[in-house]
Amino acid sequence: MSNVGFRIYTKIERPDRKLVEAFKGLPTPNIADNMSRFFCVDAAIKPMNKHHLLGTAFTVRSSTADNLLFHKALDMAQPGDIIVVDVQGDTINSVVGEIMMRYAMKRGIAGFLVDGAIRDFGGLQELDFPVYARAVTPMGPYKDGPGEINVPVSCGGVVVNPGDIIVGDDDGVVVISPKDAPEILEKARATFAKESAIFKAIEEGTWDRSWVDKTLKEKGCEFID
Ligand SMILES: O=C([O-])CC(=O)C(=O)O
Ligand SMILES: [Mg+2]
Repeated sequence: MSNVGFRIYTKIERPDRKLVEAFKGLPTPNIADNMSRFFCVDAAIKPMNKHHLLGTAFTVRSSTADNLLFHKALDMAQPGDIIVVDVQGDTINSVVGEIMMRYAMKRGIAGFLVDGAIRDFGGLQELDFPVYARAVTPMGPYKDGPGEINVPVSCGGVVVNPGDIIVGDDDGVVVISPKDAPEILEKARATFAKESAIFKAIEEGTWDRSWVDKTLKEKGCEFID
């Protein structure tokens, strides 16, 4: 017998901390461009304060309007984990607020990524703790379940597995599978360096723009006077 929809998996595999930390400061677009432009969560999920997100996913699937399992996750997640909460995008009730944020901070949890709503937005602005979510509402949650912990969840249209690397900044959130992470890291660093060189070339007036007309010609674009 298994209580489908009301289960907690206690063990997850986390990638090496050094690999996770290596993504620090790399812009999410530079990462996403090296994952064929997939694995970006829905643009409606936004940073709720100025802090960037970096850590490993500790996942929660929750019934809408309920945070019993999210509360349980607060006590189970390890320092460096990001609690990723799937409430199916529901924004009628918030599932987290300042009390939970402060407790998570105290436990060394690295942030929250919520496919749903939060509350206590003003209090969050004072906290050094990243929270990304879809909406803000004062309407609070119930605490009855059901829900599941450490199962694959859906967050802003992206499947997030426990242990995935989560990177969030002003542009949004990308989800990286640990097995692909070393290669993506290397490529994202190269993209960052290439874009820095473009910025420099723009300043110096030497940026080669010939590719635009070349591409238009290849595609058969017609110019009409
Ligand atoms: O009531 C709740 O569980 C959510 C909340 O507002 C808080 O954590 O401050
Ligand atoms: Mg509150």
